[in-house]
Amino acid sequence: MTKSYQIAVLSGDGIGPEVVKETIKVLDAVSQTYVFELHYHNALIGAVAIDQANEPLPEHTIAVCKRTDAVLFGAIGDPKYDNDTNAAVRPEQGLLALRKELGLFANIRPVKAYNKLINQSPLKENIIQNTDLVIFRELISGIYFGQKSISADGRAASDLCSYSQDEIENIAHLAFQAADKRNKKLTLIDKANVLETSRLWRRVVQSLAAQYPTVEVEYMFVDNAAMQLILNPKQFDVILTENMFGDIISDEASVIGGSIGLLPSASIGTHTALFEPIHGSYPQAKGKGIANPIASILSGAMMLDHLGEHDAAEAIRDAVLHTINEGVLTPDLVKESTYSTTDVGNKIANHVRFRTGHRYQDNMTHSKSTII
Ligand SMILES: NC(=O)c1ccc[n+]([C@@H]2O[C@H](COP(=O)([O-])OP(=O)(O)OC[C@H]3O[C@@H](n4cnc5c(N)ncnc54)[C@H](O)[C@@H]3O)[C@@H](O)[C@H]2O)c1
Ligand SMILES: CC(C)[C@H](C(=O)O)[C@@H](O)C(=O)O
Ligand SMILES: [Mg+2]
Repeated sequence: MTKSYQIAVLSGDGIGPEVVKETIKVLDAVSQTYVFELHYHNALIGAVAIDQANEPLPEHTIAVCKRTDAVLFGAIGDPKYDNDTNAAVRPEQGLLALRKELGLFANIRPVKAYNKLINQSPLKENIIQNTDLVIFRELISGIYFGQKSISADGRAASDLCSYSQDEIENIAHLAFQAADKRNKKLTLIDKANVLETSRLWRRVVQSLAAQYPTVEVEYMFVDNAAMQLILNPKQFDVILTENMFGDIISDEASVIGGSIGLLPSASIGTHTALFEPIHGSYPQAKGKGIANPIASILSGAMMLDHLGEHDAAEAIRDAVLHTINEGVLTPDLVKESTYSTTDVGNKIANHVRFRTGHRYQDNMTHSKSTII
């Protein structure tokens, strides 16, 4: 019997629907080649959900996500909320509530430098060449989810940052396991010289390290890490960090690859998993056909890995590499490019469809593909 998977599709706002459309095109192409079925179930989230259902995360959306095998997510966010600091309800609340509701505690963000794009990065070639790292970002705790308050006169505000040992252990185990399978180095990024929560992270990681004797553990303060990431990114293999530091350093790390439009992510939970590009809704690009769909398409590949369709996932990554090497790229990577979001999606889908069974060989020396 043909295997079939139910996929919740939450396209969201801005360029979300445009990049998700190309991802589904590529997923459909690969599912035909590798003979499995994907059934898509659309649901609302973000600003479109506020517009159509008066809330950023309708109950129906949660229900769809809980009864499907995986969630494909585009992006949320709209300038009309970004610039209204008094908005009672915001699109981002939808994404945060969904992550919490689905228990998506580990957000995995692989970063690598493609040889063909080495000159698209503002960083020097010898610094970034062969960079291959992965960020494990804690996703459902820390300052994002702590108690918030604002004083009656509106002149003071606070966001509580708190972590429990269990929350840290859950993601730390995943990060240690990934490091063990990769280059056997784990860097905990924290601010243990100042923050009590960071000192808890360090204690927990120190206590787990004995269970992973093959993994070298390094500790780095986040301010130094922000600098080291662009001074010498090759020193990193697996980065483990808390929610907000992970958010910030992953956007910074995207500069290594040449565009944030290349970086996928997987959010892993106890019952389900969600796959989304690390970028946002890029509202300035909405409807213009200039958004890079590769981050979303590679998130689709991570989704197939999660579903156990590893050959199909690898076929997508090969097709992306092929497309990059041919220079079929959106303007974020090639300034004068006339290739649109759809052109890039079509090219990747065609490569997948006509793939002969031979892995495409890049002329670069990096040792691993994007997955953990
Ligand atoms: N996971 C998410 O849904 C998510 C993530 C980040 C930001 N947001 C939201 O998105 C909105 C815009 O936020 P922002 O401008 O800070 O971040 P953004 O990631 O949307 O865009 C920042 C810049 O990155 C580039 N960029 C982003 N995606 C790209 C793509 N696919 N192709 C080419 N270039 C791309 C553009 O130069 C853009 O100006 C806000 O409302 C924010 O809250 C949502
Ligand atoms: C939109 C926002 C809530 C989100 C985050 O901070 O987690 C985004 O920046 C991301 O990286 O997914
Ligand atoms: Mg972010």
